[in-house]
Amino acid sequence: MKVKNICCIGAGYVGGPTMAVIAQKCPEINVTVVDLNEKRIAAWNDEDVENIPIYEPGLSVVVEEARGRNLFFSTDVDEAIDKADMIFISVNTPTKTYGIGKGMAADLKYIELCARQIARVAKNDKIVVEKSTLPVRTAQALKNILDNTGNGVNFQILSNPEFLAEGTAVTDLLAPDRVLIGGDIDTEKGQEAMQTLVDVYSHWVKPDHILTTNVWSSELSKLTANAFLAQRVSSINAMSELCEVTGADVNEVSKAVGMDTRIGPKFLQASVGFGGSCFQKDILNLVYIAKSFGLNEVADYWEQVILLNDHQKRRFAANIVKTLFNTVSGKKIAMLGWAFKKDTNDTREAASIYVADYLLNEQAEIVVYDPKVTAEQIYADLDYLGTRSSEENRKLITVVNDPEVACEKSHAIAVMTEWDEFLELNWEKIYDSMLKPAFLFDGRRLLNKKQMKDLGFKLYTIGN
Ligand SMILES: NC(=O)c1ccc[n+]([C@@H]2O[C@H](COP(=O)([O-])OP(=O)(O)OC[C@H]3O[C@@H](n4cnc5c(N)ncnc54)[C@H](O)[C@@H]3O)[C@@H](O)[C@H]2O)c1
Ligand SMILES: O=c1ccn([C@@H]2O[C@H](COP(=O)(O)OP(=O)(O)O[C@H]3O[C@H](CO)[C@@H](O)[C@H](O)[C@H]3O)[C@@H](O)[C@H]2O)c(=O)[nH]1
Repeated sequence: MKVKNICCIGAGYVGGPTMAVIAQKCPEINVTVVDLNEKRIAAWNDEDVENIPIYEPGLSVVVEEARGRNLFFSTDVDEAIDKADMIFISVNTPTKTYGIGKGMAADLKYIELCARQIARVAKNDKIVVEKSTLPVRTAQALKNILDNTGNGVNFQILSNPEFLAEGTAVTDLLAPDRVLIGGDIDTEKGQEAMQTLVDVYSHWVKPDHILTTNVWSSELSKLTANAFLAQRVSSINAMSELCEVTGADVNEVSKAVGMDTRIGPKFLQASVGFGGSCFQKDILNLVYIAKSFGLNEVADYWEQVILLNDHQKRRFAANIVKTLFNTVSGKKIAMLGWAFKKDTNDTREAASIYVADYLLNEQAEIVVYDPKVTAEQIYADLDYLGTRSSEENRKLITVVNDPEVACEKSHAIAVMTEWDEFLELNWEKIYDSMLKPAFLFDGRRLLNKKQMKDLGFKLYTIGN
């Protein structure tokens, strides 16, 4: 079977870019991305393509090429489901904030709502693709809902987890390390559905990069990949603390270790701690699944990755307080960067949120500059923690749109995101404008140590 119409439920960081690339590469397929969030859909449809709701290098060009031709954004979920022969579910699957599994399990309520809506609307056979990251065996729950509440049509469920990283989404989608498709390999209909999705990706991905597995392996591989990646960051961050007390340099250690081809050089950059919407959520989910099967040692092993990451954020903030003569009360701290990594406007679980919260508890006054994150988002991130009232957050944190203004008359600067533009700042001018001693805390190992020290900064670098 050849797909003519694709619907994707969820126009977020995954649904938007993924469908834009599918539409660009498969001009004969109509792709409709739907979302309940009217503001988000309006932004995807904004006449000025630079105003699409997600900042990703190269994305606006892809959207511009396909939008209106075979790529559509809409809030009419029913209509898009009705028309589609293949439906991707790409809605959010956050950590549960209530009830059983609170703080650990994935909240699947949005997934279930999609399944019920598909079941209600579908009047012909559909292939339903799990694009969201889901606990292993979710496909079974989906099938149960679809088959028991549907109109007697046939649903094939595939798992097709997404491995793109934010900031490099377009290049990751255009040249993926692999595309993973899990399905019901034991039945003819299952195999046919898998082949249909393989054919979509084959428009631009080489066959040896498209991997087909059973559904459970596919679902579990996604959680495993994120756990392994995050584990590398926590491993090098653990070493960064040891480096700081022994005189070793964590960059030299990661280079030496990473040159072992069995280990490899990627994802060994020490930092103030990993953030992003996925690592923490997916590992917590893995820990929860392991526990629910009684695999306590497995759960404890992976939980340590999160505990170390929390420790890394906390010790970075605590070190600022300690270095500033044990108090930051009433002191101005400039934070350069708020996003969880460069080249994205996403702030979910960014280390900056937790470091700022810690410093605010110590009565610091914080000024933030980030090239892509809005003030509204920064306040929302802090309000979400619920540590203090939203009025207080607005009083204690100022957001500016000029990094030099952020640093002026500050007691200390903390580099929280590795934006390239921070390398180009006039650091001499910044130094002159600060209170002395001018403390600089580089949470990303971004800045040239010698240059900063020569200018007079009291520099603290993670892992040094
Ligand atoms: N962000 C990433 O880099 C990334 C990468 C790989 C996988 N994932 C996974 O992909 C999934 C989506 O992540 P995201 O970052 O795109 O989330 P997101 O929050 O940016 O987008 C999800 C969208 O789904 C919409 N939505 C929720 N319920 C809906 C419903 N019933 N009908 C219509 N729309 C609905 C929301 O309004 C939201 O706009 C998650 O499971 C995540 O773990 C994310
Ligand atoms: O050596 C490193 C690499 C990353 N990070 C940090 O780790 C976090 C996550 O970075 P990254 O993985 O590049 O971005 P994400 O967009 O979160 O992507 C991850 O999470 C996605 C969602 O599941 C997956 O699809 C991707 O494959 C996976 O890399 C960020 O805060 C980075 O700054 C480090 O501190 N050191």
